[in-house]
Amino acid sequence: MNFPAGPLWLIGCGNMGGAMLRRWIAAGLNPATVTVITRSGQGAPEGVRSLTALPDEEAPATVMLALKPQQIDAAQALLAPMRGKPQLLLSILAGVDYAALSQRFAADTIVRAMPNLPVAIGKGVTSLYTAEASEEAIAAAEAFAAPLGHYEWIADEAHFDAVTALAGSGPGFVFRFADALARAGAALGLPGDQAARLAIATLEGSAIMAAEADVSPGILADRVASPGGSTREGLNVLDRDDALVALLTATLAASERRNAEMAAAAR
Ligand SMILES: NC(=O)C1=CN([C@@H]2O[C@H](COP(=O)(O)OP(=O)(O)OC[C@H]3O[C@@H](n4cnc5c(N)ncnc54)[C@H](OP(=O)(O)O)[C@@H]3O)[C@@H](O)[C@H]2O)C=CC1
Ligand SMILES: O=C(O)[C@@H]1CCC=N1
Repeated sequence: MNFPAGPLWLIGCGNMGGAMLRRWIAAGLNPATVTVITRSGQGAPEGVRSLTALPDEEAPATVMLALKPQQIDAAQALLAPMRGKPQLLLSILAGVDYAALSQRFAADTIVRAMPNLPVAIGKGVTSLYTAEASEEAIAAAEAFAAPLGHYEWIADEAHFDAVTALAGSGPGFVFRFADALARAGAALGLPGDQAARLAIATLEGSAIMAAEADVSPGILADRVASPGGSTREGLNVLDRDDALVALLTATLAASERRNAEMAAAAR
C-alpha cells in the first residue's frame, strides 16, 4: 500500500508522533514530504524539516495532531492561518472526540486514530474512527495505519475511550506486568537481571503463541497447567474471586474515565 501524496504536517512529534513517523519513514514514506511543527523545533527524525511555525509556501494534504489533548486549543490557533484545508486530518489525541475536532479544524475528512507504542516496531495496534468518509479517505487513513501493525475501525465512537484504555494504554499495563513478574521472581531469590530476562522472554513467546493459536488464551493457560501440578496452584491465586480480572477491569475503568475527562475538557 502506498502512502497518500504529501505534504504531511505533524503538529507535535514526541514519544508517539515520533514513533509513528519513524516507522512510516522505515516503511518508505519520503521524509522530504514531511514537516514537523513543535514549539521547540526538537524531536523530528533526521531528514525531516522541523519548524516552530507553519510553513507559508505549501498547503498540506494530511495533518496529524500529535500533541497532548490539553494542547488542542494551541493547535487550533497554530493552524488557523493554514492555506486551504487538508484532505485528511488525523488526530491521535486521547479522549478528544470527533465533534470537538470538527468544531476546531477544517478538513475534508477527520479520522481519530489511537495507536500504541509498539507501532515503533510495526507491531502496534491502531484503532480508527470517523463519522463520515469517502472510500478514498478511508484508503488514505488505512495507508498510514497499515505500516504500524494491526489496525481496526471502531464502529461506535462511544467505545473509543475503552479502546484507548485497552490498546492505547495497554502496553503500559503489559510493561508493568513484565516488571511485576520479574520482581516476583526476584522475591523468590532469583538474581534480578536474570528474572527480568526470563520474564520478558516468557511474555514474548506467550504473546506470539497466543496470536498464532487457534484457541483462546484461556485454553492455552489450561494447557500449561498440568493436572495436580504447580501452574494450577499459581492460577488459583489469580483466579480466586476473579482477582486478576477485577484488577484489570478497575485499571481499564480508571483509564477510560480519564479519557472521558480529557474529552469533556476539550468540548
Ligand atoms: N504515548 C503514547 O503511548 C500514546 C500517546 N497518544 C497520544 O499522543 C499524543 C502525544 O503524546 P506523547 O507523544 O506521549 O506526548 P509527548 O509529550 O511525548 O509529545 C508532545 C509533542 O507535542 C509538541 N507540542 C506541545 N505543545 C505544542 C504546541 N503548542 N504546538 C506544537 N507542538 C507542540 C511537543 O514538542 P514541544 O514541547 O517542543 O512543543 C512534543 O513534540 C497525546 O495526545 C496522547 O494522547 C496516543 C496513543 C499512545
Ligand atoms: O496516557 C495517555 O494519555 C495516552 C493515551 C494512550 C496512551 N497514552
